[in-house]
Amino acid sequence: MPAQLIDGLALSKKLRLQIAQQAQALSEQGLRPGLAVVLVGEDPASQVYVRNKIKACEEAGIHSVLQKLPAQTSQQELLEHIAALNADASIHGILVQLPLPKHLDADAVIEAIAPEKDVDGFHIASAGALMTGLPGGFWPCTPHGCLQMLDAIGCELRGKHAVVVGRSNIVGKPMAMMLLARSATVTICHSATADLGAITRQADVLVAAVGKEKLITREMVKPGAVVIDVGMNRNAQGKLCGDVDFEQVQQVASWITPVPGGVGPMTITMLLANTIESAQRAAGKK
Ligand SMILES: NC(=O)C1=CN([C@@H]2O[C@H](COP(=O)(O)OP(=O)(O)OC[C@H]3O[C@@H](n4cnc5c(N)ncnc54)[C@H](OP(=O)(O)O)[C@@H]3O)[C@@H](O)[C@H]2O)C=CC1
Ligand SMILES: Nc1nc(=O)c2c([nH]1)NC[C@@H]1CN(c3ccc(C(=O)N[C@@H](CCC(=O)O)C(=O)O)cc3)C=[N+]21
Ligand SMILES: [Mg+2]
Repeated sequence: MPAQLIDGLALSKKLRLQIAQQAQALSEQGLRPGLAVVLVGEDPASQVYVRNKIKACEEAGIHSVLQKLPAQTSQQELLEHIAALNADASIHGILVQLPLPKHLDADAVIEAIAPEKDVDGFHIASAGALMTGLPGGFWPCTPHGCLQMLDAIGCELRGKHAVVVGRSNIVGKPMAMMLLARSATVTICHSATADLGAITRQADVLVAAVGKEKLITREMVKPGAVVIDVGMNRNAQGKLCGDVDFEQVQQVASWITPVPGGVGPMTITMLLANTIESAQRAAGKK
């Protein structure tokens, strides 16, 4: 029996309706939630992603501001823009689209964002809150979206073996922390992992967040596993595809996310949710 699809578009649609209601309730109190998206340079993929984020805000009734800065923007100029957004009471979330041009220090830019507006969840204050389980901060949108999908299918995580392939600060590492917080037994794999397949084959829940087309093949997946594909790659035909060989792996998995239509839309949904959360905190509601 082929795997069932975890439909990130359908789940997003449902969640964004709730988010739109929360945005409206806040707006009626004169506290319209606001997101600022900062895009430096002309990277075509980034332009598409940013446009999708702005469109999602509009549809949810969230105020959005797009700041497009030239590729030659200096570190200091960018930091000045961040400082202005930090001080702007109409803005509850600040997202600096990554990657930044090479001459800019992305880590320093992220740390310059006011932690209470860090709706991407990339600031060390957010990372620390996630790691300790202490309140405050925001959970990074991509792994949080993955967790929401696992919850939506009723996947019990306690005592299960979850394997995360990839250890970036924005996806793999926070994903592992979220699964650990749910009492899964977590293994993190990366480029130096010896015999990746031997480890992924033990996974009840497998999350692939690498950026390599068809890295995860059928032999690497335990029959009945739940497979979450975070990868966003362009194949030789220019088609969007994940890290999982979907055609093969859907024959052994119990559940699988498609690309497109899986983790991507959920990432944007969690960005909207974090922006609402930030506005609610600012309103002193929480
Ligand atoms: N759907 C969405 O919303 C999003 C999708 N993405 C996509 O997810 C993927 C991962 O993104 P991101 O975390 O930023 O990527 P990074 O490039 O920052 O991290 C990739 C990770 O994969 C590991 N890796 C590389 N090669 C292998 C290998 N052969 N076997 C095992 N591990 C390997 C790296 O290991 P090491 O640390 O040792 O180098 C690294 O930890 C990309 O395709 C990206 O486009 C990202 C963000 C959001
Ligand atoms: N500060 C910052 N925050 C991010 O969250 C961030 C970032 N920088 N840089 C780039 C990555 C990537 N990312 C995606 C979000 C949604 C889709 C998405 O909606 N994908 C659609 C398809 C889109 C298409 O067709 O191209 C889907 O999977 O169905 C993809 C990728 C967020 N990122
Ligand atoms: Mg990266």
